[in-house]
Amino acid sequence: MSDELKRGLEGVLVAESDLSYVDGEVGRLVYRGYDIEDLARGASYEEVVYLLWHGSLPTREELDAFAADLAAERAVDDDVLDTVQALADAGERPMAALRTAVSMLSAYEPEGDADPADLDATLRKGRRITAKIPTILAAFERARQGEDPVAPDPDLSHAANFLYMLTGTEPDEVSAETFDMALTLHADHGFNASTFTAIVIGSTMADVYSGVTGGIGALSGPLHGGANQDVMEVLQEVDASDKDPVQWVKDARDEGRRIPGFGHRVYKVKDPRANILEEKLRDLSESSGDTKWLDYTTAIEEYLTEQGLLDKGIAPNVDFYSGSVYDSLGIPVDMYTPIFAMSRAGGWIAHVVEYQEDNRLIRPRARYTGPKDSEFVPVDER
Ligand SMILES: CC(=O)SCCNC(=O)CCNC(=O)[C@H](O)C(C)(C)COP(=O)(O)OP(=O)(O)OC[C@H]1O[C@@H](n2cnc3c(N)ncnc32)[C@H](O)[C@@H]1OP(=O)(O)O
Ligand SMILES: O=C([O-])CC(=O)C(=O)O
Repeated sequence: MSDELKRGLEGVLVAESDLSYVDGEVGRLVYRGYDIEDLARGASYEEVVYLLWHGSLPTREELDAFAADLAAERAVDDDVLDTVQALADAGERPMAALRTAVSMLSAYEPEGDADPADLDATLRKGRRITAKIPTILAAFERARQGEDPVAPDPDLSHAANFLYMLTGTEPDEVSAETFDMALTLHADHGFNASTFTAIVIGSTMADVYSGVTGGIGALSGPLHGGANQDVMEVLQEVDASDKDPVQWVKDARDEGRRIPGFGHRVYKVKDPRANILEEKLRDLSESSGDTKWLDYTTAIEEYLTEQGLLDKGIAPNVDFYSGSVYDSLGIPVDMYTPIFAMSRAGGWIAHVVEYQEDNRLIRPRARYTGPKDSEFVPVDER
């Protein structure tokens, strides 16, 4: 038994996985052998989830059947929608509302009694969860606006249907494709904190609802998925101030603030997903003529590069550019992290099932640093 302490489990190998490969030195991301650039440009979210869950890219027939099965599970029980409304009325934050609603979904799971070791049943539950998250999120956002939920449209893709349920209007092709690409980019990323959370929960053979609920909780934090919201709040803060973006960043760094959307435990160069999203933002900004967020993000990145942050391995991560893309789709800022969860659910489920195929309870240890021989004194004598 080694006594070497690895804070934050940095660099510790805890499992083998065929799902995604992150090369932090060169900035490369691969899902089951396929480069993220190829998948982002060529594959739909449904195709990518099929790849993650079933091990190979689907044929056209397999994809159509898979997408139809997923679409058929989108409806959410009225009780869950009532809870979503109650959470919106109480002013709950979207990630917390999603965490609560996903946990509640298990009460309406037709295979709720399935043996957790039945991994086919787990994948079917995972399909229901993945299909229903967009419905919950769109209903929550509409409830906050005083609007009734929009029923899912099974003829629309996972991405297009979410935008449709959010706004009540079918999205144009560019918006649907852009959103689909964002979902593909966020679907999986090795043993990141939220995936590891889901796996730890899965390793107890708890059911997959618990794993996904835990994953949502872990993703919500500002050091992880929550950073995409923080990035947009920074851009808005810059916009509302009388400073230019570079001055704002200088002041923020003088105050010892971290710049959200920069830095990564694994990537020591720019995240390949950030490159793809930046390119998408450039296209969208050029076609709309509104380049404000692009100008701000580019100025911040250039300034931090000049300051040598990239040389220290602190580069833009996926969260740096995603918010500006979502803003162009008219998505509210506090829905950015829930959208990340909507996509990452596919990855969490894939990892839980893969891990459970050869399960071993995850139970590390801590070096005990407290006292060992304290004398107990009854409460009234203390
Ligand atoms: C989808 C995702 O989860 S991607 C990550 C999203 N999170 C963010 O964007 C939040 C901002 N970034 C961060 O807080 C960090 O970079 C993390 C948490 C993502 C990774 O951090 P770690 O691997 O634990 O690195 P750590 O916190 O030790 O930082 C290493 C050094 O880089 C610096 N650093 C890291 N990130 C940043 C940042 N965003 N801005 C300024 N400095 C930073 C730290 O201050 C530290 O410097 P020091 O050694 O001089 O003290
Ligand atoms: O891998 C990580 O630590 C964080 C990340 O980029 C992700 O989960 O997409």
